[in-house]
Amino acid sequence: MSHYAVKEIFLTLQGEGAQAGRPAVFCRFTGCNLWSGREADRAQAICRFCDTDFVGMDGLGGGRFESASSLADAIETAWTAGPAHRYVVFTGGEPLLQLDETLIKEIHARGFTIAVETNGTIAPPPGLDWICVSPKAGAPLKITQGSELKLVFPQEALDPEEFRALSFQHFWLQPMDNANLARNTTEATAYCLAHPQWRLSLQTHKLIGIP
Ligand SMILES: C[S@@+](CC[C@H](N)C(=O)[O-])C[C@H]1O[C@@H](n2cnc3c(N)ncnc32)[C@H](O)[C@@H]1O
Ligand SMILES: Nc1nc2[nH]cc(C(=O)O)c2c(=O)[nH]1
Ligand code: SF4
Ligand SMILES: [Mg+2]
Repeated sequence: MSHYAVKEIFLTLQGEGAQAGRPAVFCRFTGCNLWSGREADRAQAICRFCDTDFVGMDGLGGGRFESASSLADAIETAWTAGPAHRYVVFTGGEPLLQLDETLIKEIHARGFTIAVETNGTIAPPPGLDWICVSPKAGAPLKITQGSELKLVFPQEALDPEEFRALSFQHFWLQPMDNANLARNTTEATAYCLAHPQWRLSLQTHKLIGIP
């Protein structure tokens, strides 16, 4: 990349999936290939339920980074503890629009384990340590193996059984956070009980009020 456009960089606990509770620096890139991020476009977007503001570079620690080493330095600075257990989660927006092997090497050189949250429509660069794929109805899935598959549930016209034979270590249903969150949680719970390959992923950071 000639540069990286970052919405925000912050230290928190991973809230979702198999790494929930783990301290992590989150690096949120701007931009997504499934929605412009503008509310006026949401109803026509491929992905319509997004809970995230990924437009612009105006968030905490955000900005335009002119090199992989400068972005890696900012991520290292956000990690306030020592050299052990360093963990970064690249998200967005869609991080695989920007995350490349040069940046991965710079981050590894600083002792981080690297995770990514992706919609699975773009092939990943080599070197990632943890890949969480969250498929979206109507978006062709390119990544069919990885660490965890985390399906936001329910999605109209998307049956979890479509994904059950893919090569992931963990299969999660994450209740869609919208006006129907309580009902979506009840439905996801019932689905897991009837199809025990699937486990329930709650957005625990929202439950405890951290970013
Ligand atoms: C904001 S997305 C960014 C990463 C990537 N674009 C993706 O979709 O995986 C981060 C995670 O939040 C999930 N997510 C987004 N909106 C949600 C919602 N309304 N309720 C529950 N999970 C949501 C996504 O499916 C994804 O697993
Ligand atoms: N705490 C926390 N955990 C998360 N896991 C995935 C997130 C995301 O937006 O990608 C997220 C997030 O925004 N905050
Ligand atoms: S693919 Fe991810 S970032 Fe893009 S709109 Fe959907 S949930 Fe949001
Ligand atoms: Mg989030």
